Amino acid sequence: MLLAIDCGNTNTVFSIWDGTKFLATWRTSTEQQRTADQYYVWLSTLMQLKQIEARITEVIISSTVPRVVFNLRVLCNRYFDCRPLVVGRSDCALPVDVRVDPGTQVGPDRLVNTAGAFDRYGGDLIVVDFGTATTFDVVASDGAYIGGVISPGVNLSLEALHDAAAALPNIDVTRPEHVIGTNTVACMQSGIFWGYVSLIDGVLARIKTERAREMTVVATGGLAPLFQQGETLFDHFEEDLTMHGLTVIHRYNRDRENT
Ligand SMILES: Nc1ncnc2c1ncn2[C@@H]1O[C@H](COP(=O)(O)OP(=O)(O)O)[C@@H](O)[C@H]1O
Ligand SMILES: CC(C)(COP(=O)(O)O)[C@@H](O)C(=O)NCCC(=O)O
Ligand SMILES: [K+]
Repeated sequence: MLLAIDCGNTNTVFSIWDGTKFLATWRTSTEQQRTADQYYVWLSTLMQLKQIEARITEVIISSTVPRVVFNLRVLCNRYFDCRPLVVGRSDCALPVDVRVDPGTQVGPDRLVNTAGAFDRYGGDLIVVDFGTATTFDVVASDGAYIGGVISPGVNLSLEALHDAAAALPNIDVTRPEHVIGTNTVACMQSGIFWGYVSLIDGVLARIKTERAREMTVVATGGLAPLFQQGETLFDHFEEDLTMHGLTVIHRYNRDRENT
């Protein structure tokens, strides 16, 4: 059984893949101090609660936070008796090319999204991922990652407003009916929600113009459905895109080993 781990700057997601479907998915906050033993206690408790008796024999990790990889490796060695595949490391092959400036360390989550979206839709694509940052990944017709856009994440922008301005409260993002707010919270919600809709719309249009071709837009991340509401920003929403990409990369490496 495969354990796929997607570690973002805010949350870390664990999914168990039985070769055809995900048996379970769990989320925990990303913390650099968490030890292998802590991961294991947390994970094995959840597996017991869901009555999953699967024996984990393989692990694949994507992490935008390099420091957590050490303890995740210890988790694999100590409790699953395996060496994990770590996306972005030289011993983890990618089914897609990466065509960017030499020396660029592309976020592994973006490479995983590229592999997952290309597997489901083929090229040309734009993947929008609503994480700590909102990223746009541009995928060529042959599946190569050819660059993209990094914008501040929705919640990061809200936190920045609250932190920098004494009179602005801490609020959650929601979709306001009107653009013109008639109180402080409504003004902030409008700035974030409609500002973000315009950012997404504008960046997608500019990428398509720059590439001068039709492109399929795939969105992922917890906040994507909120922005899709009543709008037609994306062609598809894929909740499990990063996890799917991890299974694609894992299968690609296993098949290479066997040939
Ligand atoms: N369904 C959701 N509704 C509201 N906020 C969400 C949802 N899913 C994630 N978030 C928030 O979006 C931000 C990014 O989270 P996440 O996608 O887990 O980021 P990362 O992959 O960078 O760790 C966080 O502030 C998180 O709390
Ligand atoms: C852009 C990111 C911070 C997004 O991370 P996330 O929001 O998923 O936590 C991450 O992909 C990253 O650290 N990238 C490295 C730079 C690059 O992709 O070019
Ligand atoms: K992410």
